[in-house]
Parts: sequence; structure tokens; C-alpha cells
Amino acid sequence: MEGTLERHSLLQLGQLSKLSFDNRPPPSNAADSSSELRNELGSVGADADYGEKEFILSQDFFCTPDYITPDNQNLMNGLEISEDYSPCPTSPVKLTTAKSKRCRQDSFTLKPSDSTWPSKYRLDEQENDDIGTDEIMADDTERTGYVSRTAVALRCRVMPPPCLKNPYLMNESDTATDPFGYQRSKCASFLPASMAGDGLSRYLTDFHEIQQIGAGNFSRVFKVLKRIDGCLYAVKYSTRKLYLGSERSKAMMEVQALAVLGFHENVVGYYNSWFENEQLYIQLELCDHSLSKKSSLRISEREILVIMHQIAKALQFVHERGIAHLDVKPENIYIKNGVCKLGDFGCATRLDKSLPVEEGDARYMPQEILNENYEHLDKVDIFSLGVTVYELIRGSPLTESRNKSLNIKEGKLPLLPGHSLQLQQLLKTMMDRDPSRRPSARELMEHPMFDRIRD
Ligand SMILES: Nc1ncnc2c1ncn2[C@@H]1O[C@H](COP(=O)(O)OP(=O)(O)OP(=O)(O)O)[C@@H](O)[C@H]1O
Ligand SMILES: [Mg+2]
Repeated sequence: MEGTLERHSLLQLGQLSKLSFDNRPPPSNAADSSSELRNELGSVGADADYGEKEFILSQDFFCTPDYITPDNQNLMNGLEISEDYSPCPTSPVKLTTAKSKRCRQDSFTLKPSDSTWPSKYRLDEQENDDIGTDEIMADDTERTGYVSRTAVALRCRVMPPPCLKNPYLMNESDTATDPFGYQRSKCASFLPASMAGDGLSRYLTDFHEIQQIGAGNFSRVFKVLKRIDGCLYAVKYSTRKLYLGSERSKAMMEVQALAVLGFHENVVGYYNSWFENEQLYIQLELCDHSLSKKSSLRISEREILVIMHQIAKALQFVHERGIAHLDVKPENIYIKNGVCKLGDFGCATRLDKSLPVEEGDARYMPQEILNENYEHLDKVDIFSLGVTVYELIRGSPLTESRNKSLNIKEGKLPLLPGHSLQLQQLLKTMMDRDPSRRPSARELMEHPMFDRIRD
């Protein structure tokens, strides 16, 4: 590790050529130099320099352009790069050492203006992922853009790891069996398997997709197996391509809210997110199903109280962190091993109104928010939870029927036969027309009605 760090610093100082070749005999011909390059890329040769491989991977694996400004700008002149396609500035070291491998002509082009989005990297030619001597050319003048050549070579060699079994998992059912098993990763089609859209797919490289488990207005959700840890997750990705910066920023608010919130047993767990192919991918805790599946079933009052209490706990946690969910409804409450988890933070905003407000499903929204009164955003969530519980008790999804939903918004709750007056009264206050009269999440949690389910 120390060696690697030292190497890295020396590289920054422009001394890699010394490091790389001091202890090796100089190549006698082109073929030798080819095999040496192969070794450097870690593709063959057991005696390849491990430290160097590690460095190359860390810097180049995901084709991060090298933005180190050359000390000597004249180094660029030798490349005769046309003005239209001037490359990203690069480390002088990369251009002066024998490590510089020529990017296969017209195979991998990065226009400088596209440097922000990985999906703009284009791999136009993939039929041969082997690196041969014909790739080593002294003349770099045909380059049309810059992506580190080692990165190109490494990406060509990238393959999804096998789906590993996690030995710590107690419950066998927690692991999915990869239908293709180890064979899949051994087979020759790694490259197509991990390619999607405009380039290498992080999603397909890191995960094995098992099945679609949900879809919303803007996204699809899949049950996946993470190859490297052998655990199951849900990955949600936007169905629409987010080309504009404003669209991406808006989409990112969901993961930003989840990241700030951190862990709570009644909030869906968040692991990671990334952009790929102009779509936002979000890796989440996998739950069994959403509460909407239960809407059609008869639920006992005790079960209703448990659900209400758990989501009130989630809301208290969310509100205490200055965030309003603004889309509480059965489809956005997931169940995992009998525990309710609040999910889909796509409409989340700040309680202090410092962020734009985009209300969720209108059927669950109180009148004030439809009138664009955002004074009590926390109480919007309380109202929506009230409607959610009312829907669960009714046993059928709320219709779009204007009259019925209008009655609810007016705080006129029809009687719910077979349910305690205490519960009906609580629901009524949760759906009060006046937000200031609705209980806060904390007050809801402390309601004596929940004594019935407290241990
Ligand atoms: N972590 C998860 N575990 C299990 N199922 C999930 C998970 N996340 C989402 N789902 C399923 O996918 C559906 C859609 O997900 P989600 O609500 O997050 O998408 P959306 O596009 O933001 O929805 P909306 O249409 O409400 O805006 C959910 O209703 C649920 O059934
Ligand atoms: Mg949703």
C-alpha cells in the first residue's frame, strides 16, 4: 500500500517512467513491448507489477479523465490535436512514458464538452477486446479526443464478477440464486452483459437483475442481487432520460433527502445512487411489497394501529430532520418482515420552505396544499397518513371520485362500522381541514390509543 501511494505521488511528479521501467529489461522489439504493456494492464502475466495495477485501476477504471494540468504545455504540441477536438488536459507523465498506449483509432471518443457525463463515453467498436500489438502505435495524431488509453483497455476487459454467496446470511431465502450462476460470469459474453445504452453499465456490472417488483409514474423498480456481496436489494431507476441539469437536480433531491436522513427502521434504507445513461439509479433496501397490496385485504384494528404507529414514528424522524415527505400513501409504504417502511422520497422537501414544493398524489393531499398554502408541511404528511389509514380500513383503493375525496378534504369522514370510536376520532383530527389542529407526528406517537399495541 505504501509502495502504491509512493508510486502515485511519484507519478504526480512525473516520474512514472523511472518507476515503471527501472527494474525491467528494455523491450527488444514491438512484440516484447506489447506483452509488457499487457502486463502493465494486469491482463496477463503472473509477475505483473501489482502496485502499478492497483494504481491504474484506482485512477482509470471508470475512465475518469485526468485533469492534471501539464507543467509543460508544449508536451501537447507533439500530438497535433485539432482545435475542434482538443483533449482534456493530461498529466505529462502519461504522454511521455512507454505506458502510453494508443487509443484504438475511432474506438473511443470523448468530446471535451461532454466530459461531465460518463454516458457520453462511446465505445463504438467492441468486437475484439483483446489487446494486440497492432494497438501500439507511436503516432497519436489521429486521436479525436482524450480518454486515458489504459482506461480504454481496462474497460474493454471489465467483466461482471460472479454472483457470490454471502456466508453471513442466516436465512437461505435471503439469497437469490443466480440462474446463470458462476457459469454466467465465466462465459464469453461479459462485455455485452455489462454494456448498455451508451457505454459500460455500472448497474449490469455490479448487479444481477432478478425481476421487476414495482413501477411508479417515473420509475421502475427491480429486485437485484449484488454480485460482490451476495445480498438482495431494490434498484429504482428513472424511466425518463434526464438530459437537463435541472431535471437531474430535481431527481437527485430524492437521494439527497434519503442520504441526509440516514438509518431508521421505518424508513426504507438507502445505499447508493449514480447516473447512468442519463438515468438516475438508486440502490435501496429490498422490501417485500407495498401496503397497497394490503388495501384489498381486511385488516384488523390492531394491524391498523401498528401500521399507523410505525409510520408516525417514521414521520417524526423525518420531520425532526426538517424534511416533509409530501407523498404518504399506501404505494409508498413498504413492508419488510412485517415492519412498515416509508419509501419514495421523490416529493420530499424542506419544512422551512427553502426548497420548491411538489405535492404528491392529489388524492391524499389536504386542501391547503392544493391551494398552495405551504405553512404546515409536516401536517400535510399527517393528513395523508389519515387518508392512507382510512383507505386501509375501507379495504379498497380510493377512487378518483371527486365528491368522496372532497368530503375527506373537508374533514367529513364517513363512519367506519366495526372500528372503535377512538380510532375514528383520531382519524378525524388527523384529517382536520385546519392543519394547525392536526396532531404532530410526535403527538400522534404519544396518543393513548397506541397503549393497546405497546409492549
Ligand atoms: N425498496 C423497495 N422494495 C420493494 N419494493 C419497492 C421498493 N421501492 C419501490 N418499490 C415498489 O415500486 C413501486 C414504485 O416505486 P416508487 O414509488 O419509489 O416509484 P415512483 O416512480 O417514485 O412512484 P410515484 O408514481 O409514486 O411517483 C412502489 O410502489 C413499490 O411497490
Ligand atoms: Mg411511489
